[in-house]
Amino acid sequence: MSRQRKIALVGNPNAGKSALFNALTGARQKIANYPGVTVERKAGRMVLPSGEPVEMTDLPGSYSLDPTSPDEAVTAKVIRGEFAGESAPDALIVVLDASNLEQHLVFAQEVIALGKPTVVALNMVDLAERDGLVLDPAALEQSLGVKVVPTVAVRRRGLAELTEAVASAELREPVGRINDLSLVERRVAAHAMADAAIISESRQHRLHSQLDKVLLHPWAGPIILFALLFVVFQAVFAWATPFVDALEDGVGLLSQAVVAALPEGLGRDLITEGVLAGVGSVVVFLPQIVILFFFILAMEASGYMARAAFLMDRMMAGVGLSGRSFIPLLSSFACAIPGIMATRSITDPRDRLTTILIAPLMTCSARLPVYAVIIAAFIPQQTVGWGVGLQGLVLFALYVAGILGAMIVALVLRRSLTKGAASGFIMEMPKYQLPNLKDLLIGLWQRAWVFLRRAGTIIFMVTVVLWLLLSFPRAGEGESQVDVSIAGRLAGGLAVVVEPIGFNRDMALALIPAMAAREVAVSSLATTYAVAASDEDEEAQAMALGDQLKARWTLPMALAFLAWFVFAPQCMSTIAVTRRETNGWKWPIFMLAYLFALAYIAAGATYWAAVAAGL
Ligand SMILES: Nc1nc2c(ncn2[C@@H]2O[C@H](COP(=O)(O)OP(=O)(O)OP(=O)(O)O)[C@@H](O)[C@H]2O)c(=O)[nH]1
Ligand SMILES: [Mg+2]
Repeated sequence: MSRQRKIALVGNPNAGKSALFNALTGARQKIANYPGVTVERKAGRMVLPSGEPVEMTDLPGSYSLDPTSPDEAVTAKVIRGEFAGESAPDALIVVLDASNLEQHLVFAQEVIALGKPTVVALNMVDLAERDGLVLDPAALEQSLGVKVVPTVAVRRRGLAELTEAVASAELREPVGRINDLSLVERRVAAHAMADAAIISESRQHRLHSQLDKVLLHPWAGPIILFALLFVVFQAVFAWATPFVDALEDGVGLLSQAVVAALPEGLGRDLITEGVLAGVGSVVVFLPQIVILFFFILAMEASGYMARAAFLMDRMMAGVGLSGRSFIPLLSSFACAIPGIMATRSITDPRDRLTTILIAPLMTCSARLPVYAVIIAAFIPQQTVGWGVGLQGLVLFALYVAGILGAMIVALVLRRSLTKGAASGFIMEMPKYQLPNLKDLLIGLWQRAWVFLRRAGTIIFMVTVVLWLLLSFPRAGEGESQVDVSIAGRLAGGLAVVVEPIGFNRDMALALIPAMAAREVAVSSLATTYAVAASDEDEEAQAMALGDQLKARWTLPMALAFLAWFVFAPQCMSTIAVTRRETNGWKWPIFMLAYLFALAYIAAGATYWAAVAAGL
C-alpha cells in the first residue's frame, strides 16, 4: 500500500481555513508544534469520496511565500516540501474570503503558480451575499486555471463538492518561476480577476469600494487623514471652550459658597485650595476629553480607523516598524498602559520592544489638561487665516511633536539597540458603517467616567497630600506660606536642576506629584497658587488658574513646560507596566532615562529659542 496522501489548507489569515479544517476532519485532529518553532501544527484525518483516507493539514495564515514571520516561514516551507521531517503536501486547498477577494487573490496566485494539484475554496460567500456581492466561481476558475468551489465553512455548505474536487485535482505545469511575477503584477492581476468575477454588486457595496479608492489612495489618503486629525484638534478647543468656561465658573461659585458657609480655618482651606482649586482644575477639562474621544470612537466605529492604520503602514515601515505597531500606538493616545499591553500582538520581539519604548511618546489623554490649561492661558484666542484657530494649531503641533519624536526614536533604536528587519503587514478592512449613536454614547460615557474616577481617586489623593505639604509648617508673619512649607523647600532643591531650562520653583514643584498622573501637574499648580494667593490680597485669591499662570510665568517658560510634557515619562504606571511586559528593570530604566533626557533637552531648547526670539 502506498503512503497516505496529504492535503494542506493555505490562505490569508482569517480566510476560514481552521473553520474548513474542523468541518472536514471533525474530531479526528492532532495538535502539536512544528519542531524548533512555536508554531502550531494541526493535522487531521479525512476520507475522500473514493474511500481513500488522507491527512489534512491546517497551515498558519500567510500573505506570501516570501515569509516575514515565523508562521509564514512554516507555511512557505511546508508547501514547498522544504520542512525537515515533513513530506510535501500532495494537494492544496487555497481558501479565499469572498468579500476580500482582491486581497486574497494576491497570495492565491503565488500558491497556484507552484503547479501542485490545487482547488480553491471560495469561502464566506454567505457574508459576501449579505453585503450585496454575488460572485461567479466559473469566471474565477477561468482566470486562475483551477477548480473553484463556493463554500460556507461554518454552515458546512459546499464541503462535498470541495472534497470531490480535491480528489480529482491534477498536477499542472508550474507557471514559470514565482519570482517572475512581481507583487505589483500580482496585485494588478488580482484586481482584474476580482472585478471579472463579480456578477452583481449592490449600490452600497460599490459605494464602499469607491470610498476606499479615495480614502486609501496613495497620496490623497494621507492628506485626508491629516486634514481630519487637524479638524479634530481644532474642534477640541473651539467646541469645548464654552463648556470649560461654564465648568470653571461653576467651580468658582462652589468655592465662594464654601467660603461663605464655613468658618475660616485649615478645613476650609483644604476644601477650597486642595479639593476645589486642585481637583476642580482638572475636572473642568472633561469637555475636551469627551470631544477628543468622540472623534476617536467615531473613526473606529465607522471602519475608518483600520484604513488609517493601512495608510500609516508605509510610514511606519520607513522607520523600521510594521503596521502591527499602529493599533498599540493608537491606543496609547488614550493611555500608554493599554497601548503597551496591546503590543503582545506583535510577533517580532524587537518590533515589539521598539513599540513599547516609544508608546509613551504618543500624547495620552492625561496630557490634554496640561496642554489645555497652558495653551488657554498663553496662546491668544485668534485665528491665523482661513478660520484656523491658533490654540488648536498649537495643540495639533504638540501631538505631532510627540509622533515625530516617536518616529525618530524608533529609527534610531531600530539601527542600534533593537536592530533587525521590519516585518510586512497587510490588514483586513472592516466594513464601512454609520456609527451607532447608542454605542458611541456608551463609549463616551465610559471614557468620561475613567477620567472622573481618576480625578476622584489618584488626583484627589495626590493633590490633598501636596496641599498638606504646602500648608505645613505654617508660615509666620510676613513669610510666604509656599516658601516655608515642606513642599516648597523640596521643590527649591529640584529647582536648581530645572533652572537652566527656564523652570521656576512652582513648575519644579508640579513635576514631582505629576509622576503619579500627569493631570496632577495642573492640580498641583492650582493648589500651589491657591495657597500662595491666600497670603496675598483678595484679588489674587479670586484669580482663575489661567490668570495666575499669566501673572507668574513668562511665555518662554510656558512653552518650555509644554515641550517638557511632550516627552517626559511622567507616569509611574507606564514604567511599571513596561517592567512587567519586558520582564525586568533594564528597559523601563532605559525608557525613563531617555525620555527625561529628551524632555530636558526639548524644554531647554524651547525656552532659550523663545527667549532669543524675544517672546
Ligand atoms: N459567516 C461565515 N463565517 C466564517 C466562514 N468561515 C469562517 N468563518 C469565520 O471566520 C472567522 C475566521 O475563521 P478561521 O477559520 O479562524 O480563519 P483562519 O483562516 O483559520 O485564520 P488564521 O488561523 O488566523 O489564519 C471565524 O470566526 C469563523 O467562524 C464562512 O464561510 N462564513
Ligand atoms: Mg486558523
